Amino acid sequence: MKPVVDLNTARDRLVSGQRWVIKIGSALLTNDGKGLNRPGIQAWVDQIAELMSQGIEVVLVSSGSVAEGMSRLGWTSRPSEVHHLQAAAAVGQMGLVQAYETAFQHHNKHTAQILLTHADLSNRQRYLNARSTLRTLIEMGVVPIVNENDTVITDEIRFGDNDTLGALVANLVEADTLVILTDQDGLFTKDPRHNTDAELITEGRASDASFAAMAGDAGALGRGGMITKVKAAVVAARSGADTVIVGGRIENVLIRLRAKEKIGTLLVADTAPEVARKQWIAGHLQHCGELILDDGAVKALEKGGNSLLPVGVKAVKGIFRRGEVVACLNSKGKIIAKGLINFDHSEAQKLCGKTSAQQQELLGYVGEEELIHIDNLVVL
Ligand SMILES: Nc1ncnc2c1ncn2[C@@H]1O[C@H](COP(=O)(O)OP(=O)(O)O)[C@@H](O)[C@H]1O
Ligand SMILES: N[C@@H](CCC(=O)OP(=O)(O)O)C(=O)O
Repeated sequence: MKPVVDLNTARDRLVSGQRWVIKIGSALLTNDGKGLNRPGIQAWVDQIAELMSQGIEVVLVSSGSVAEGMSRLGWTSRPSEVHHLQAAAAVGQMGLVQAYETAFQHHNKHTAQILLTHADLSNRQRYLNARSTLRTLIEMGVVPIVNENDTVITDEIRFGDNDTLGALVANLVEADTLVILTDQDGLFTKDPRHNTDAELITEGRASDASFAAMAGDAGALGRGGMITKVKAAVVAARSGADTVIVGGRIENVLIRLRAKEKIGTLLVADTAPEVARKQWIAGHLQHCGELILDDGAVKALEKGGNSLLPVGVKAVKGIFRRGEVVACLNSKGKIIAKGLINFDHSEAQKLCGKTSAQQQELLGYVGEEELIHIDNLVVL
């Protein structure tokens, strides 16, 4: 198959992308275990504010809670017991969000704390809830600051490193770009901490398996090392996001990336974002329910660019939960589209044929206006 992206022009995509997830790792955020790197935080926040003024929407994924907690509690070495790590994370998360809130206040921007676990992203309903909260915050110009919810996780289900979490958030919000800021200038052919002849990779494809062999473990402060960053690029590419692994200490790093300067390692996604999402939805061959549409709704979907509103649905069949895949049928019984539904079957039945204005009265609350949002809809 012919790659969709020419590596020579791949950096152009950093200029056109409108939504970035930026992950800042422990290796950068922590001052050798002496608490948070506040001047560093202010410098990245200044750049993020500049990007936002250029119209880029930003979601931040930030590590640093354990290190800040240790510093606040006066602990000099990282504990190994999970409950101590969880306690440190709970204390430190306060400082972490305070640091971002203060830094963003200089730009009159609000921040929001989002703590996620593996279960939140693997369960479709919680996935959709997290997604709609993040989207709403983005629309409001608030900067979400995401970290793992360390308090409630056990070893088996923890992300552990925030690279994986960053990639899943990039999938969740359908970002164009995942930027991973770390303490090295990018991905090198070998770990530069131990090999003076290591060379920086400037561009590659996320799908190129040879990169995993070059990537090694973490330094003293980080958790995942380079291997989790290379794997994160593969996960981000599933929804079409490119990944840049780059040194957070490079002056004006984010602004220079946006200006296509050849810094860091760009790992491009080989699948276009829309195609990736549609593959994902279309891949759910088993649908849990069916919506019979009226002719107007069929036309609106076939024309493209439209979400499915309850008013265009004549009947709802099957048992399904919010976030599951349902099929949309025309009056002859032919499946014309599939999508992830925003309501469960009993709610969908109540809403069927009704206008959005009637939601409060029918359900007792106001949810999404659409039964299936255009982003979650594939017309077949
Ligand atoms: N091939 C490689 N290229 C660059 N860095 C590498 C490589 N292999 C291992 N590393 C190590 O990965 C570390 C960054 O990962 P990590 O410590 O987890 O940081 P972070 O907290 O930013 O996620 C670097 O300090 C580096 O020593
Ligand atoms: N969630 C934890 C740690 C995650 C972590 O250190 O990850 P990473 O920055 O990818 O090495 C914290 O905030 O301290």
